[in-house]
This record gives sequence, structure tokens and C-alpha cells, in this order.
Amino acid sequence: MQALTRPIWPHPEKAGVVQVIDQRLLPHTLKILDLHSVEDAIEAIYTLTVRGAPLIGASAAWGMYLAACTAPGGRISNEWMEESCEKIKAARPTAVNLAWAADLLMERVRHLPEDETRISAMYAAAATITDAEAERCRFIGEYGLPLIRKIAEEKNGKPVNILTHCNAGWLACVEYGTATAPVYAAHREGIAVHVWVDETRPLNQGSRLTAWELGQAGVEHTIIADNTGGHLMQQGMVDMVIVGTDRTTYTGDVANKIGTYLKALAAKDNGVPFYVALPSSTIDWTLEKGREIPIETRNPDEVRYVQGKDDAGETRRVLVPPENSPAMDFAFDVTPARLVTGLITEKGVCPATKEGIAALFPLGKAGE
Ligand SMILES: CSC[C@@H](O)[C@@H](O)C(=O)COP(=O)(O)O
Repeated sequence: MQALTRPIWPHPEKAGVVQVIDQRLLPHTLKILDLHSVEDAIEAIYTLTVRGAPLIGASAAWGMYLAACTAPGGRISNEWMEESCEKIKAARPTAVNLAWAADLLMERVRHLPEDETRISAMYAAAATITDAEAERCRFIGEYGLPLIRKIAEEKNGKPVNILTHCNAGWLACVEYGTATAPVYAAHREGIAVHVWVDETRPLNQGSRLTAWELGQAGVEHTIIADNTGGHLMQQGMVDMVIVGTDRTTYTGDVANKIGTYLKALAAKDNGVPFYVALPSSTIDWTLEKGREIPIETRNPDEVRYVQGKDDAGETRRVLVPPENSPAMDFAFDVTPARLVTGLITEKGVCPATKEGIAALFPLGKAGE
């Protein structure tokens, strides 16, 4: 199979089918799933078959295409598209890309004739969003690269140690990644980089997905238990932190995978720069305060069980705590802007402030 660089694409031969990498099974199994309906797309988003803010947005867009392909009786009415749009938006609450992409496609379709024009318009719009997210991430890499290069120069070529949390790589973002884009750009340029990969409990997006991606790209990395970062920073073993985000307020507060806030606090205490990499599709232009960001809570079984490969090579899910101990699964937390050194976007690096964001995005909306 040709090496994959994207986690979602329209089926090359079958109209009305979208293909995705099943991220629940990585790194031990690489399986491609076919999505045939808007319900399939919603389930893929909810179950984290596809995940990561930009990919969730792209999946929402392809979900709207599938909705158009499967309209009851072939009548692609506004009512049907709106119903599909609302169902897609309800799949997960935190990443703003989901609603942004679904609403964008709804606006595209609303005034078109109720015929097959709508299918081709949804296909074109979903393909455009997908390509645009990839392009935004490429620019994030270009703008983040000088930050890494400067540290490499200060260290006289010794490896730059970058800590990241969760997976904000190409699996989460269509291509390049957000947090990983500057890392890949530095690696391509021949700068020595080493990534501390937080395992990212409960679902281990770091140890399963980021480690897999970095390994495939030949980037030096080490997986660490989630609580290790503070110690490494005290020991001078982290030069910078780069993470992604699921929603950023227009004032620079950042929601990202649970545990990000603790890394930001430790970074602040140790004078380690803490950068957040994001495409403008992840900015919520309506929200001022991070505490207004809806935080997803998920099935506590995600905390109680872990999945992995046993010695016989079988993928298994095992229970860790006592059978009857209750658990809670908060999927995200909010890092206040005051803890963020800078935002790395497709338009450049800016302070995590209302003014900094407005200077890069004067129109106050995401690029399409
Ligand atoms: C560019 S991805 C940024 C975030 O979406 C990522 O860090 C993250 O928290 C993903 O969470 P997930 O629950 O796996 O969808």
C-alpha cells in the first residue's frame, strides 16, 4: 500500500463513499474504514475513529457530502441537510471545527437547486476544506520552524527537546499536523530534534498515535508517563512545549486534551516556552472566556480500561481499577492565555491575546 499521508479521503472508485483510517486500532493495526452515510460519519467522530480538531472539521464536511448522497427518496431538501448538520454538530462538543465546517457546508447548499447539483457542491466544498486544512498546517510548520531553529542555534546543534501532549499530528489534522508541523519541518531541514511524547491517558493518543507518526517519519522521540513533564522541565530537559488545541477563544484561552493545563503550569514555573499551534478554523470568534468552552465528558470506561497488544500479539482491553470504583472522564481542559507563550498559526506567530489574534486575523473569521 502507498504510504498514507492523510486520515480521510473520498473513495477513489466509489461515489458516495468516504474512507478513513480507524484511529482506535493504531498503532498495532492499520485498518481503513468505508463511511456510507451521515450516520457512519457521526459514529466515526463520536467513537474517535477519526479525531483531532481539524480532522473532525473535515469529517463533518464529508458527513454533509454523505448526507446529500443518501437523502431519503433522493430529495436533497434543506430540511434534510439541516437535520444532518445539527446531528453532526452534536457528535462532540469541544472542537469548534466541527460546527464551523458543518455550518459552512450548510450555507453552501442552502440556495442551490434541490437536485444532484447539491451532491457535487458538497463534494467540492468538503474537498476544499480538507485541502485548506492541510495547507494551513503546512504554513504552521513554516512559521513554527524558526522558533525551533533559534533554540538549536543556542544549543550549538544539540538536539532540541520538545514536549507534546496528545496527538496533534497529521492523523489529527489531514496533513503535517499542528503541533508536529514545526517538528517535521525542523527534521526535514536537518535540525536535531527529540520529542517527549506524553502518553495522554485515558486513550493514549500520545503513546499510540504521536509515537507511531514520529516513528514513521524517523523523528527521535521518547514516550513518557503523563506526570513526567514537570520533572523533566525542572531538570532542564525540555526546551519548549508545543501542543494543539480544540478551541481557542478570540482572547487566546486554549482548550486542549486533558492534562495540557498542568503542562502549561509546569512550563511557566520553569521558564519553558509553551506554544500552541492552530489553524484559524480552531478559533471560536464568539467566545471571550475559556471557561465558556464546553468540555466533553465521555464514558468512564475509557478511564477504567486500557487497550493494547498482549504477548501473543492479540489486541485486548483490560480493566485496571476495582470492578465497582466509579470513574470520570473529562476529555479536555482549558489553559488560560497568560500561560501561553505564543500561538503558531497559518498567518504567523502571535501573542495569545485578543490584540495578537486580531492583528493576524483582522476579519475575525477563519480562512476557508
Ligand atoms: C490538531 S489536534 C489538537 C487537538 O485536537 C488534540 O490535541 C486533541 O486534544 C484531540 O483530542 P481527541 O479527543 O483525540 O479528539
